[in-house]
Amino acid sequence: VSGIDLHFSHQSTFISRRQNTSPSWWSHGELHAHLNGSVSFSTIEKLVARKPHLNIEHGMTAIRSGQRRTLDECFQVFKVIHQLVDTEEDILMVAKDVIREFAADGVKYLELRSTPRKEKTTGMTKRRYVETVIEAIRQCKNEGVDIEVRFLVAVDRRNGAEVAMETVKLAEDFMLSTGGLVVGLDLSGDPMVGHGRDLLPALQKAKNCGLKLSLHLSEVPSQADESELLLNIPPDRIGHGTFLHPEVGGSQSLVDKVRKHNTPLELCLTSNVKGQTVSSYSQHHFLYWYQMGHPSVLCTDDKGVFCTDLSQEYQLAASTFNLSQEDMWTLSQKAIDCTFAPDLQQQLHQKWLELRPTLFQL
Ligand SMILES: CNc1ncnc2c1ncn2[C@@H]1O[C@H](COP(=O)(O)O)[C@@H](O)[C@H]1O
Ligand SMILES: [Zn+2]
Repeated sequence: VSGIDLHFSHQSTFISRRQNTSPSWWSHGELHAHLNGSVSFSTIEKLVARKPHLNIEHGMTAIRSGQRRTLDECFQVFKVIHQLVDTEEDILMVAKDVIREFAADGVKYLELRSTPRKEKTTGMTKRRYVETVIEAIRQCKNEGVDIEVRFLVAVDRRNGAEVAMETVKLAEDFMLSTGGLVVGLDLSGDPMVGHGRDLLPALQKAKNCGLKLSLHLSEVPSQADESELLLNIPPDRIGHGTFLHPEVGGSQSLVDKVRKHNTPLELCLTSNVKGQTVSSYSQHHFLYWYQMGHPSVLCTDDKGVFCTDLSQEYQLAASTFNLSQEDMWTLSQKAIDCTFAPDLQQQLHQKWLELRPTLFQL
């Protein structure tokens, strides 16, 4: 990450604000979390100790509070983390740590997503990559961590049509062999690179074989044409959708498509503000969709890189948009209907109801 100053020392105004308030345990359902973007400070320390020769410091893997980076710089950060996470042992540790951390934050249902990577130097294959994440999910379950976890295999748009198709095949294999732990396919990666048109056959195939589709759409302003195309599939959920509506350069036709299919949006406040696609919390498109009553789910995106957690995202939404406890409860409850695990929804609704009295006592 030469040329980018990624060393910061500022303490967050938000963190100090948060210390004065009760912890929020509304954060029961996390639907948009990239595995390698979710790696915490303590896990990074363990990885750095395993690979001292890389000379990586924590300041290079996280964007602290009060700091902002361009989206492009955020993608440099992922490259650094990928250097640190390049063996099966690393993936296992990272995935288990991330799952435990979400559980400690009160998350009861987690959908993780990650891009299978092949690493020639360590012999890691894409198949082993996915198997290792699945193993981490199973180990956490066996160890009694109080959280249900499902997995979305991610397609990095940068890698083009052929890799996308291979990834879909891999995801389909795992959907069939993991007893429902692999539930879907994610499309992510640098939105400035590649075009969704080339990935359409792969995404269509994924949809046809029963994988749920969560697509990063209109994360940057220049993607209106691509979004028109991808919304025709249609996806089962949308990541960000920052520039879909007309006020920000999208169009009514895009909004109408999203509305027609009632496609839920995964909204990540801190990620968008720190990545500078949204100018401030109060300007976040959460308000546009929320006021419309459209299904919108608060998510972290990359809790490690953006130094946040799901409780913090709920608190941010509450303080920014003046949401009541009842509003927060409803928001958190509605997230259940947007999950890719219909088999669990009834059980989750029950769990949420059991948790409700403890929430209102805070
Ligand atoms: C900030 N907004 C974002 N927009 C688009 N893609 C993102 C992203 N944040 C993360 N990723 C995607 O997730 C990968 C890291 O996790 P995994 O190695 O897959 O676990 C990144 O390389 C990128 O492809
Ligand atoms: Zn994302």
